[in-house]
Amino acid sequence: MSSDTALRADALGKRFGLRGGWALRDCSFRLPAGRVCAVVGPNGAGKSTLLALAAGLTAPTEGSVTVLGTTPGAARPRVGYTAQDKPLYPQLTIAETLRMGADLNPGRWDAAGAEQVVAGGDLDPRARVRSLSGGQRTRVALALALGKRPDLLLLDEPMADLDPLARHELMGTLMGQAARYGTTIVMSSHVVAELEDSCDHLLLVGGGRIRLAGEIDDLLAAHLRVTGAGEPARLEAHTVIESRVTGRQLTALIRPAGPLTGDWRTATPSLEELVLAHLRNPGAPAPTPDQNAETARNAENEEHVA
Ligand SMILES: Nc1ncnc2c1ncn2[C@@H]1O[C@H](COP(=O)(O)OP(=O)(O)OP(=O)(O)O)[C@@H](O)[C@H]1O
Repeated sequence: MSSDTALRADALGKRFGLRGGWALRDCSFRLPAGRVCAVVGPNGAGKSTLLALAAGLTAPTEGSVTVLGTTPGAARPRVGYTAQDKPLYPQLTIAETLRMGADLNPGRWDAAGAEQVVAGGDLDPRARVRSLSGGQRTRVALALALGKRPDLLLLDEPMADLDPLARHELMGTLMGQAARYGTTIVMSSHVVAELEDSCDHLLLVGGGRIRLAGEIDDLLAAHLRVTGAGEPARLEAHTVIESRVTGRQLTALIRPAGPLTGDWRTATPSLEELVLAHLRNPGAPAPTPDQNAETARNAENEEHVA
């Protein structure tokens, strides 16, 4: 794998226990280095499983995952991981927790960066972790992960229990880290609208499968929201992800396979519209990466012609 790939899955699958169902199955994707990638999907879709596989905390049942060009175990010193439940040692103080981060990451530890994350929450470094609120613990966990100055940061719902101001501030810190050091960030979240401005890559997981994967701009350019009094049959030449008729008005999210015929108003969907439409319609076929790139190229050419 070339070094410009941060994360790659090949027919990756995970089953918990011999008789358990598949938490993740037949997942293949490539995440280029330097991207900020959103992992979205419903509860139980397999997002945490995917992140745990990438972090090397659990082994694949089938297929493989390659992290920074090597195995998850070998990549671990260059990977920061924050689990969904943000495990920390409750008896340690914040200062002791950060010192532990420094001891575990000799030569890499960014003490000033980690302390800045803690200071942003007005936390007393002498406070014990067990005395902190859920959101305050998240802040300390993020300080640990960021202080490692990783090449790849895997964050499982990092913003879930943060207040809106803390979310805004810490998202800014994450984006700053990505811009300054080229860190690849992979973060799962349920708040899709919040990801649109920060993320440039999407992995949509549903029912243990990858439903959509690619650059967000390409995925959005490959889809259209169409509205009009047209007949649903006129959209048959295209891939219809979702359609709804209200009175005489038809609204649909489609992946066009060529020019539209008929009188339609069209718009590029938002990321949230795209994700919701795919989640509501799990049978909708996923585009191939080639299709995404092709549609984005066509859109670019049209812009140039215009
Ligand atoms: N340790 C485990 N043992 C058995 N089953 C598990 C285990 N971890 C996850 N699963 C199962 O694997 C599936 C995927 O779970 P996972 O936690 O990856 O989903 P998720 O997308 O992160 O969900 P959420 O949004 O609720 O956090 C679920 O059906 C879950 O019950």
